[in-house]
Amino acid sequence: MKKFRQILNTPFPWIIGALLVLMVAFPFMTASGTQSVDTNEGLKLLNEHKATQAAIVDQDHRVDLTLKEEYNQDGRDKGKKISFYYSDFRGPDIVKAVNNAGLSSFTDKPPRNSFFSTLLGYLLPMLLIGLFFWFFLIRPQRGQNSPFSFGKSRAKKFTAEMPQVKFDDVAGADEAVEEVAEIKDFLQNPDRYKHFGARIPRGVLLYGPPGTGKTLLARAVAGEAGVAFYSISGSDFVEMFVGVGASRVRDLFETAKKDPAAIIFIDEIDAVGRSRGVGIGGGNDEREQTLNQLLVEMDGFSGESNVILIAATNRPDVLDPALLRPGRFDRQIRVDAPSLEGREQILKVHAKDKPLAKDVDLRAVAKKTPGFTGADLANVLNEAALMAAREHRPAITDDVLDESIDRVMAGPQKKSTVMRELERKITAYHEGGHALVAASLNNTAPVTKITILPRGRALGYTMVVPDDNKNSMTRNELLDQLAYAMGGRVAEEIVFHDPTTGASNDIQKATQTARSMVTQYGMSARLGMVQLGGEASDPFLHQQGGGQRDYSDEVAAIIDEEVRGLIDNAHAEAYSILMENRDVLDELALTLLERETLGQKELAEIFAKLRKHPEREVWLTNESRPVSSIPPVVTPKERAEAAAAGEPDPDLVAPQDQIAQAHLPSGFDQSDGDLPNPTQNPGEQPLPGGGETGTPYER
Ligand SMILES: Nc1ncnc2c1ncn2[C@@H]1O[C@H](COP(=O)(O)OP(=O)(O)OP(=O)(O)O)[C@@H](O)[C@H]1O
Ligand SMILES: [Zn+2]
Repeated sequence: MKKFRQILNTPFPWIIGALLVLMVAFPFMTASGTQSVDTNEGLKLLNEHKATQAAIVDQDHRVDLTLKEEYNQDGRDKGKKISFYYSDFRGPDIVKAVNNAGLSSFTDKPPRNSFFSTLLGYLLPMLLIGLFFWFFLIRPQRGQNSPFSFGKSRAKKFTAEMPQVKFDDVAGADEAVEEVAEIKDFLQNPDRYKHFGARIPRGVLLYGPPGTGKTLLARAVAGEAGVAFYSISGSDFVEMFVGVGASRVRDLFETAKKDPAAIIFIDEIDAVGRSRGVGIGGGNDEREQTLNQLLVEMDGFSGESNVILIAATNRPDVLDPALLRPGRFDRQIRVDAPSLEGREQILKVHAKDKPLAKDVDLRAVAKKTPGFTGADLANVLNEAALMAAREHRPAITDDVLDESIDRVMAGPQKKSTVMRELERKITAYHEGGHALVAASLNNTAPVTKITILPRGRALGYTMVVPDDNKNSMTRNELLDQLAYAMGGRVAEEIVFHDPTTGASNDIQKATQTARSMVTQYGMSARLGMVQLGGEASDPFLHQQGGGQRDYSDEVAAIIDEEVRGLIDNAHAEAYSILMENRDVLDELALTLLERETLGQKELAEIFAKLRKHPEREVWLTNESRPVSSIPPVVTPKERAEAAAAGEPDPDLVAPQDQIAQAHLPSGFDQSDGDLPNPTQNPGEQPLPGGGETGTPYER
């Protein structure tokens, strides 16, 4: 069967071509070798008895004549066989003329080739249409390679690469490296694993945010193991024509299996691996077929082939469960944005061949870049190298690095944007408002940087860098975030009495945070600990608050009210902080206008006079249930730390007596109560909002 296909494969385009030529030429070939003349001319020849034979081809309305002599018309020799056509109404005339000619042989039967040519005339177009469908739709669907190479066109790209990347090149992802190191081992020593009867994993799924080095990791496995590396993106499989993706999958695996050992890397596997039967408009046949083919190939890995599939995605949640079953992508490795340590190591890797000034401290750079991925950090160093080269500096210095961090974060500086003095002033107050509110609140990391230099789309920004090892957030921290998001706009209102459009980004982030608090984190007393709106499974359906709506109109109205309530309270908090600290705000704005960028140290000086905002009231999901008044246990580590700091033993400190008040009505603007709140662990979900994740509140 396979041979047969292969034979069919190559000559088919030629056959189609030949058939096409035939069809075009067909009308001219019907009476082969005959020349046609005018009807009147033909009748004249008949009447003058110049023909020896005549045949009426009735269905073609044609008369074929054989003449006694060569027929010469206008000096052009037309030969002995000629034909002429007649229109319907002249039919009787023609029959009469032929009869009267008294010819030796007279026939009104179709000539010899007529049956054949008629058949051809009807069949040819149908045949062509049939072939067309076969080639474009049916054949690829059955998974063969189309002669037009739709399935194969990228096959040329399936060339193995032998990456030179090593595990050392992947920094700050030690856990992930450890896990993939195992794969390298059984690619190199498959026999040892087979000896123990171990089932070698077929697929490894790397998941995590973009730019965290998933591709790099996969290449490093191939590089370390010294095996062939095939790389393709999931979106390459999804094509217009149904079945092309599936055939491409088959091709890829066939190619890879020819190697003694190979790694197939599929980036963005979610493009094909999305759950079947979901998505807009039901399903997507092409994608599902591709996915099915992928599953078939994975199941079909024989014990002999040493092909391992590594796939990467940012959205493991949308993958079809069938992909994650044992024997398929049963290894799942998380590749996260790097920690402080990790960032330092990544910076070191990328600084290796770049001349750094002696006083550059990469750890300090790592501290300034929370939330940056490996790709961002590589970019920072590259920008710095470009800038140093452009400015003919001997080495990359700290200020160059600072500039390139800002550049990667918010885009290049816009030296050309000339701001009017009033606009600069408004920006200074706006950013000052953010920073001041953040500094006055109790659950927010210190403001590390504030600038009014326009950059990218932002006119300025305020940077709050959180503690690095922070994986969850408390309600109070989220409320702080909301309040200082409002700080910019509130400052504009208080000082200029006329707000600008500059707060749109703040409003967007704050609304998202507030909505998540209400619908995802169970932080609304009215709605309780209920997830509303589910998690989005399809980015196209993903509007604010997540996927499909699974609640009533009444609940929707309450959500809106609660979100609005949170924002209004945040606005009120920012308002009272700024009104109370107007003198500090003015000083901050003035300094900012003068120096344009302020760091943590300069800010601390200005904020020395700041009046802190009181702590918020204790809040509980259900106020009728009083909390326990017993504080959490003191850990040995805490005890040791207290002792080292010369503080009294934590156990001896009187338990907070505010606990008894914990079930008082909630409210944000009331003070008192410094209890740690019952922390809702937002779990795996990415935390919303800007400041705390390192993205600046910009104007
Ligand atoms: N852990 C790391 N160590 C060193 N360099 C890194 C690291 N992570 C990322 N990089 C740098 O970032 C570049 C891009 O990373 P890579 O393409 O591997 O990310 P990715 O996670 O596959 O992203 P995507 O999900 O967008 O495909 C790498 O080529 C490398 O220069
Ligand atoms: Zn702002």
